[in-house]
Amino acid sequence: MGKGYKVVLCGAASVGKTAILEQLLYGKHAVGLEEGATMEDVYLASVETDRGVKEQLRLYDTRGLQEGVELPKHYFSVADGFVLVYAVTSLEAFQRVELLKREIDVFRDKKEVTVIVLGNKTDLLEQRQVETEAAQQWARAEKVRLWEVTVTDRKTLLEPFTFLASKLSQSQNKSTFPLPGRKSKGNNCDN
Ligand SMILES: Nc1nc2c(ncn2[C@@H]2O[C@H](COP(=O)(O)OP(=O)(O)OP(=O)(O)O)[C@@H](O)[C@H]2O)c(=O)[nH]1
Repeated sequence: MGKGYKVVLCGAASVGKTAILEQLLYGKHAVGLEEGATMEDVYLASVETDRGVKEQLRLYDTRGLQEGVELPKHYFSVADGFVLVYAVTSLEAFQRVELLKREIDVFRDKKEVTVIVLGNKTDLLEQRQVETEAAQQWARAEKVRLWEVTVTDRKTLLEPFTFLASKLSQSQNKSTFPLPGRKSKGNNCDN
């Protein structure tokens, strides 16, 4: 049984956070239409892990972050995971993701959180400002997984969310207690 992991989607305004969720969950987002700015919406999703188990995710779609606007601090204490979203068409949006990652490291307060990064709008080839390799290099240094995606191709969204659900269920099931029958300290002869 899933436990309802809390996942916060955040990033700059108009990078496609709502579109990603609508396409992922309902397969129905038509790109390019004027949408109202999000304040906060919560989506409930049942996402299959790589072991075929379904996990419940509570996906918090947050307000787009503009110059001088920060992610409200309460998200850092409630979240089990984060999806940091930028559009490959905006260097500024990528820089916002770098900043958010630094904030997560500071404010997660030793809690284990899973972070994934999505570079959206890869269909807008002519408008690309963030190079794939530079973004991947940053992600490797930060030890987070990064996928380039486009809402126009729903398939690109599936792997990141499967990974996220799998990672969340693994990290939360990790026991900090010694397994029964094992000696807890100074014994390297367990296996
Ligand atoms: N071409 C293209 N357009 C996209 C893509 N994803 C989203 N869009 C469009 O970009 C615009 C903004 O998308 P939203 O989903 O509203 O972005 P958001 O990040 O939720 O915006 P805020 O609520 O303001 O933070 C909409 O017109 C979407 O249709 C994509 O992959 N490709």
